[in-house]
Amino acid sequence: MAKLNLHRVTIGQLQEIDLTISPGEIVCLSGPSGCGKTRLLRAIADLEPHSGHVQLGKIRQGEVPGHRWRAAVMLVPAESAWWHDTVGAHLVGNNTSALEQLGFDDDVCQWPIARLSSGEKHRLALVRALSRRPAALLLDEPTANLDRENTAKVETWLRTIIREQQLPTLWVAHHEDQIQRVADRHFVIVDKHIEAREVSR
Ligand SMILES: Nc1ncnc2c1ncn2[C@@H]1O[C@H](COP(=O)(O)OP(=O)(O)OP(=O)(O)O)[C@@H](O)[C@H]1O
Repeated sequence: MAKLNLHRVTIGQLQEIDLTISPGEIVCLSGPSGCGKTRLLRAIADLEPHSGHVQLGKIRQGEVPGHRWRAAVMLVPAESAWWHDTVGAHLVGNNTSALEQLGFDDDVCQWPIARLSSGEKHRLALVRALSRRPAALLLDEPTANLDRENTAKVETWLRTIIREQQLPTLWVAHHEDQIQRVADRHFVIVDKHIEAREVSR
């Protein structure tokens, strides 16, 4: 169980972002299109050059190889990439419960990637990410392509796992109603900075 800590992170138009996310805490981030939400997640995942420090517990980004950092600080991007032929080849361990909770039968593991709808890809990308047992989560609009019923399933499933596994989570979201359902804290990007907003819990 570790905190995710951002200290003076500067990327693109965003300047000196400070933020600490506790184990098991969901921090939602919103702001207008193009304001830099995705780039901030990518900086935290060490996928884009930036200045400032990011730390997970006692480990600083840059002290470990990028692939090890990203295995711990797991980014689930808005558009997922798939490199094996079948769903099952992307998953680690037994995912029966996760698949069931997100509305899939076990036979989804045999499905070819080519048949997946965008909403199925979205949900399965989340299962894949969590199957790798990360220590922190960066979610870029995880329910963007989903209908209301599947959005509710994903929100419930994610919140349970984030609490159980005590994952510090930064969740980019556009919809205020979702933010009020899932966020422990909410920040909006305003100009070059983040500003705290109230949440109902
Ligand atoms: N590698 C890059 N170099 C320079 N500018 C970039 C780079 N990647 C993205 N941008 C620009 O940075 C800005 C922020 O992009 P970003 O994808 O972070 O926006 P966003 O807030 O996630 O938007 P949306 O809500 O539409 O997904 C955009 O104007 C984008 O064109």
